[in-house]
Amino acid sequence: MKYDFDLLVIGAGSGGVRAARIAAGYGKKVAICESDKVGGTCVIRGCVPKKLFVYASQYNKMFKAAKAFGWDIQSQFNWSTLLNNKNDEINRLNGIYLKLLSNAGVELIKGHGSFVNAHTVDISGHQYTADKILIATGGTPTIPDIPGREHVITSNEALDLTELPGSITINGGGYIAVEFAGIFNALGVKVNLVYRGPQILRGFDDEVAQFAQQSFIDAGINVMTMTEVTAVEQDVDGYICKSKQGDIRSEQVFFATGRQANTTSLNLDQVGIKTKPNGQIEVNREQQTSLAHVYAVGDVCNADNLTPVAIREGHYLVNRLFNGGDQYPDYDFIPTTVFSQPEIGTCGLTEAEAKRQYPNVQCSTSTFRAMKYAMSEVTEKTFMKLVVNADTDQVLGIHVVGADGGEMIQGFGVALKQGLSKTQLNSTIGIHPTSAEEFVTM
Ligand SMILES: Cc1cc2nc3c(=O)[nH]c(=O)nc-3n(C[C@H](O)[C@H](O)[C@H](O)COP(=O)(O)OP(=O)(O)OC[C@H]3O[C@@H](n4cnc5c(N)ncnc54)[C@H](O)[C@@H]3O)c2cc1C
Ligand SMILES: NC(=O)c1ccc[n+]([C@@H]2O[C@H](COP(=O)([O-])OP(=O)(O)OC[C@H]3O[C@@H](n4cnc5c(N)ncnc54)[C@H](O)[C@@H]3O)[C@@H](O)[C@H]2O)c1
Repeated sequence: MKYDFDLLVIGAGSGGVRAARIAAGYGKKVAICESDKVGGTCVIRGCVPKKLFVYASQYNKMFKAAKAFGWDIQSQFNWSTLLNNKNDEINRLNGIYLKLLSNAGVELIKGHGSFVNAHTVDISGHQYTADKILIATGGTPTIPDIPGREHVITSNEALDLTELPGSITINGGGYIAVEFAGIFNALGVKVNLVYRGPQILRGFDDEVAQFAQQSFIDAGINVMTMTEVTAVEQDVDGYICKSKQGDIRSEQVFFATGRQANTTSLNLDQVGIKTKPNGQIEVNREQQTSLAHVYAVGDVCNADNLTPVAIREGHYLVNRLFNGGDQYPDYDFIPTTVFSQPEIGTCGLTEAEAKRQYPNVQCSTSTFRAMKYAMSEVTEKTFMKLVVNADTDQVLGIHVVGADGGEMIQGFGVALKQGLSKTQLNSTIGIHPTSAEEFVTM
């Protein structure tokens, strides 16, 4: 049977774009469909604009620290300037993505894709057939079904607010909640960070989460744990989040309560593609769905909703399909950074996870004030933690909360992945004066 394409990719985000252009590079006839801007969550409404906002907001602390170094800076922040420059940068990156696709010979079909039958996808009223189909449709923010949910913004809107609010209530305690709490707080917005459990950053090392939470409080964020928002009401000058603990008033309400896979409008039932109870697509090690010639990569199917993971899955998949590749993504020791303020870099096991898996676990910690801030009015501290298997000497986990923690953890991640031992770590000569050198002397 002759199909229109060898590979049709649905969704031009991190995973989809990488898979499409690499497959086209192998001489395959490839199309990609996208209902929004090419680039996906990461480039258009995720990692990139978020990190630009993080950079923007960090200047506040740098200006404070600068005084001790002899600088007298009169600073004024302009939200519109940031927003316009951010949009220009996103448009520039969108242009690069478009060029990457066209240079590789990938046909971009604009529109929303959904299955008609096993080999046919409808894209905005036109039908296209393909030998193999890759679903890379990512995810969307979810808002709990509570009264007043229509008043709530998510990360999508938070990146495009026309005005910086005077106050904001952020509901959630994961990556997005703490990253945006840090951004708004540092930009002078009064931030309530509301979390339903006892401790934000669930799933992170307990000491790391506690240290980070205290650092956020010290930085001025009003962290409210054990607080569940049950409704949101409009008020004269903003909104009221209702909770058993009382009313929380602010000009904006932002929910960062998780994301769900974009699978509902793909017509998957029609073709018999199985999804998990959370809506994600079930895939095997080959990234194959329950239909053998249909594959899925990225947030739509995986547990590690990170850009480099989506890219790796897409790249290795097409290598295996079209270029005789035999590599599979390895999900152990994925380093990750939460771009909160201070930021959290982490790789490997938490102390609790390690203790569940190994009988003898030894942890070392260190808390100090980074030299960068030592002379200044910035009181932020750095916390570092090593989790070691005491029987084998293997470093199982490495965690940092503090300035430049995210940059630090990438290199240590490489070492952990190679089975780094505590002895090897300590035999390495530190780089002085840095914060990172603490890891080789702990
Ligand atoms: C605010 C925020 C900050 C983040 N920060 C980071 C970070 O710092 N570091 C990090 O590693 N990860 C970060 N992430 C996660 C990262 O963005 C995702 O893991 C990554 O984008 C997943 O890539 P993907 O290819 O699976 O999907 P996506 O990038 O989401 O791409 C899916 C694409 O498919 C399109 N689409 C969906 N349905 C259809 C359809 N039916 N037809 C046509 N097109 C469709 C969508 O419009 C989208 O463009 C962040 C996420 C958010 C929300
Ligand atoms: N720096 C990064 O690498 C980065 C940044 C942002 C997002 N991401 C990725 O995107 C994913 C999604 O981020 P996220 O912050 O939306 O999700 P998350 O899963 O990290 O956090 C969701 C938070 O919402 C809370 N929550 C869930 N349902 C709730 C409800 N009904 N009421 C109140 N609270 C509720 C959870 O307890 C949790 O604290 C992350 O898991 C991560 O993989 C990565």
